[in-house]
Amino acid sequence: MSLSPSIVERINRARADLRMGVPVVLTGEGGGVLVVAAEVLDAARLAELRLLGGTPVLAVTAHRAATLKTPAYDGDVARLRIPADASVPWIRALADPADDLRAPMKGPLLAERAGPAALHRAAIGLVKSAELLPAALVLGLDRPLAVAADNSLTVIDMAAAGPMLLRATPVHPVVSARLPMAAAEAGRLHVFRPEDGGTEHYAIEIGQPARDRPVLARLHSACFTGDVMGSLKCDCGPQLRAALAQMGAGGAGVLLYLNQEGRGIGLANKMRAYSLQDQGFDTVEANHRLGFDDDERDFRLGSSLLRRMGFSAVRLLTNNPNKVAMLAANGVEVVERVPLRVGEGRHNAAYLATKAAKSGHLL
Ligand SMILES: Nc1nc2c(ncn2[C@@H]2O[C@H](COP(=O)(O)OP(=O)(O)OP(=O)(O)O)[C@@H](O)[C@H]2O)c(=O)[nH]1
Ligand SMILES: [Zn+2]
Repeated sequence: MSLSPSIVERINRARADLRMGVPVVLTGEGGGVLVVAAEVLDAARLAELRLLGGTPVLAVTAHRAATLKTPAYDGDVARLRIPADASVPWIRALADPADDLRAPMKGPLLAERAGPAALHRAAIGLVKSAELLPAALVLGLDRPLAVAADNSLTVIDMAAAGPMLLRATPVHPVVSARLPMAAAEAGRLHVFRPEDGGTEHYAIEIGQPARDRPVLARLHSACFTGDVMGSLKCDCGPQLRAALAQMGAGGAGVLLYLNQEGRGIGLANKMRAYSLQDQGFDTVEANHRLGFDDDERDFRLGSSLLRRMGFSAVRLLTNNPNKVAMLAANGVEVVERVPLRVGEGRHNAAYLATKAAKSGHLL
C-alpha cells in the first residue's frame, strides 16, 4: 500500500484547500484548469492568477445565473466571463446574493458558450461539497501539471475523482456508549465516520430494537438553530424531541442525527438563506438565489447507516416523501410512514406551507 494519498483523500484535501482560498488544479476533459472558490478569493491571489494569462470565468449554477439574468448555456452551469479590470468585491457579488436587491448587478454579463464545461461543473461540485457558495473562479491552463508542481497545488484528475464523487461514501462505526436521556434512559449513542474524511454522523439507539422487525426510525438532519438554540423559524427542535419521546415511550427506536445542516448547504449558507428570507424570499427561492438546489442532502447516507446497524425495515417518522422514497431505493423497506407534525407556530407557518407547496411535504 502506498503512503501517498488516494483519490478520495486528495478530494478531501482539495476541499480544505478551497476553504482556505488555496487554488486547486482539476484535470480531465478539456485539459486542465485552476480553481479558486469565489467566496474566499482575495486580491493577492487574483493578481497572481492573472499573471498566468488567459481569461478566467466564474462558474455558477443555473439557479444563480437565473437570478443574475444570464443564460446558462451549459444546462445546469454558466461560465461568466470576468473582465480584466474586475475587482474581488465585483466577483464576490456575482457569487453572493446578499446585496442583489440593494445594488443590482450592472450587466450585461457575458457567458461563454464554446468549449466543454465538465471541469467547471466539477469545480462547482467541489466548492459546494466544501460548504462554500457554489461559485468558482476557473482559469484554463496550458500546462496544468507544471503550474500545480510550481505552486505545490493539489491536483484532482476528474476521470478518477468523478465516480468517487458520485458514489455514496461508506461510513464506519467508531465508538458507541450508553447515553441516558430525558426522553429515554435506555439510550446509546453511536458515532460513524465517513471514509472520505467528511463530517461524522450519529445514531441514537433507544432500547434494544430487534434487527429482524421494522424499527421506529427517524432521519433527522442537523439544525443548529432549531435543535440547539430553540429557533422558532423551523420545526426541527420540536420534531427532534417528539421523535425521541415517541421512541422512549415505546421502549425502542433509532434516530439518525445526520450532519447535513441546512438541507446540506452548511450553517453559513443557511444563515445567508435566512438573510434572504428577511428580504422576502421563501426557503426554496433563497436556496436558488444562492445557487443551490432546493435540497442538497444525500439521503443514501441514512440507508447506509441503518443497514450498517443491521436494520432493513423501518417505520419512518417523517412528513417528507423523498426520505421514504430514498430509503426504499437504497435497500431499506419503509413499512409505514409515521407523521411527525409538531412545533407549528407564528414564525414557521410560512416555512411549513412552502415545504408543503414546493417540496412535496405532506400535511
Ligand atoms: N437551506 C435551508 N435549510 C433549512 C431551512 N430551515 C431549516 N432548514 C434545514 O432543513 C433541514 C430539516 O431537516 P428534517 O426535519 O430532517 O427534514 P425535512 O425534509 O423537513 O423532513 P421531515 O422533518 O422528516 O418531515 C435541517 O437540515 C435544517 O437545518 C431554510 O430555510 N433553508
Ligand atoms: Zn430547523
